[in-house]
Amino acid sequence: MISVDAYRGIVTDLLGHARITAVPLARAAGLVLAADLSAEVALPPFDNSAMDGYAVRAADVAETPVTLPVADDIPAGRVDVAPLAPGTAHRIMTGAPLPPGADAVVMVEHTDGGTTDVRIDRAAAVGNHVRRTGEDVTKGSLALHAGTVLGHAQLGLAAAIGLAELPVREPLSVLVVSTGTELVTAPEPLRHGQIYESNSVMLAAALSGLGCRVEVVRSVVDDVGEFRRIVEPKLAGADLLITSGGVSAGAYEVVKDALSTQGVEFRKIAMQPGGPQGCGRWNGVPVVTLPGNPVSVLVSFEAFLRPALLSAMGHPDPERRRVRARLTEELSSPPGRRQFRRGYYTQAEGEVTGQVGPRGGPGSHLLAAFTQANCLIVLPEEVTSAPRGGEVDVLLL
Ligand SMILES: Nc1nc2c(c(=O)[nH]1)N[C@H]1C(S)=C(S)[C@@H](COP(=O)(O)OP(=O)(O)OC[C@H]3O[C@@H](n4cnc5c(N)ncnc54)[C@H](O)[C@@H]3O)O[C@H]1N2
Ligand code: MOO
Repeated sequence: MISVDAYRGIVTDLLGHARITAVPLARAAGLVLAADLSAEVALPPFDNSAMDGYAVRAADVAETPVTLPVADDIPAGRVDVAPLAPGTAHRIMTGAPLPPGADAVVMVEHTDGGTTDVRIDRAAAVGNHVRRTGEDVTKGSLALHAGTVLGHAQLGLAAAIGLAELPVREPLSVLVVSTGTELVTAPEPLRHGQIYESNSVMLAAALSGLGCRVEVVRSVVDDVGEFRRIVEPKLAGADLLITSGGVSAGAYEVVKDALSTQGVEFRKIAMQPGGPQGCGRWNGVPVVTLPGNPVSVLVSFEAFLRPALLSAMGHPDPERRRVRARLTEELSSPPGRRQFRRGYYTQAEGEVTGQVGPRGGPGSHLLAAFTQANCLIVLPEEVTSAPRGGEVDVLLL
């Protein structure tokens, strides 16, 4: 048996780093920037008005009211702005370039709004309603650094500094395959002995949520020839194959039988659920084989797949937030295994340490209980009993 942490390291190394590629801004949301970006233009790129009003010299409006001739009209977008002569005003709109010589803007509400002459009713200090060049970003400075997750604000900034595409870590393409002769998919009717397939649906949703591209094979029967015939041709376009089922100790372990001769190593991890696991390469493509129980799939995803995938796609912090919480009831755990129990965490206002209670028992078939959980309770390898009121680690989902 190897530890969860050691296995997580093995899976992380197996996935390596996703390729770097350039994508248009419209396809970059949620991806991770792969290089530092410096600003080729300053923001704002030129001194401009923050208000609709009049560009003036502050000295000309020190005594009010004062009437000045309106020598020019500057809408936003004008590129041929003439200098402001002393003793005159230019009508100016928000975002329009400040004419050379002007050092302040008086908002239209503080004037009579004239177009040939304007009466200014309030004095304006130097810099009044002026947005200076480079106030937000200076030209040549670092605008976004490598490892930044590209959310809407980051993409907006990239657009504002004139970029059309960005270097990103490519989303991984993952092939998900569920195995088991007992599996059927709706609307097929269930016969006694059959179950509806759910693992591939969960994995596909979880992987899409991380930004992966996903292809799914909903069910492959427990036949090695059939498994190879269906799955092997699909490997070519995949960065990772994830299977579920067929890895434990039974007589019909299709994944283990098909892949243990192909470079995939099967072993037990010191965790519950999710003990039986396999990983390696098949035709050069990374493979992670999960046990079939639905909760084992989800816990495996949290324990090592999610962090490994996020690291591969360049995320700076692939960890779930971990907090301490007081148990609302006693829990037991097998010796020598890290147990992940489904839990519900709450923290009352003003409370330093929150509370957590289990949802469902330890059984890896209890999928409904998972849907009521918002965290995983982590009971370390050396713990066999955690008392009510005792503190435990909790991973917030
Ligand atoms: N003699 C032993 N038996 C088992 C051991 C063991 O160590 N010795 N380990 C147990 C543990 S722990 C687990 S977990 C399972 C893992 O077994 P497999 O990976 O071979 O999974 P299956 O037997 O194919 O399936 C287990 C369970 O999950 C259901 N299943 C499978 N795929 C799906 C799916 N896509 N959607 C919904 N449900 C699925 C399947 O019907 C089984 O009930 O082995 C234990 N046995
Ligand atoms: O490891 Mo199994 O996943 O405990 O049920």
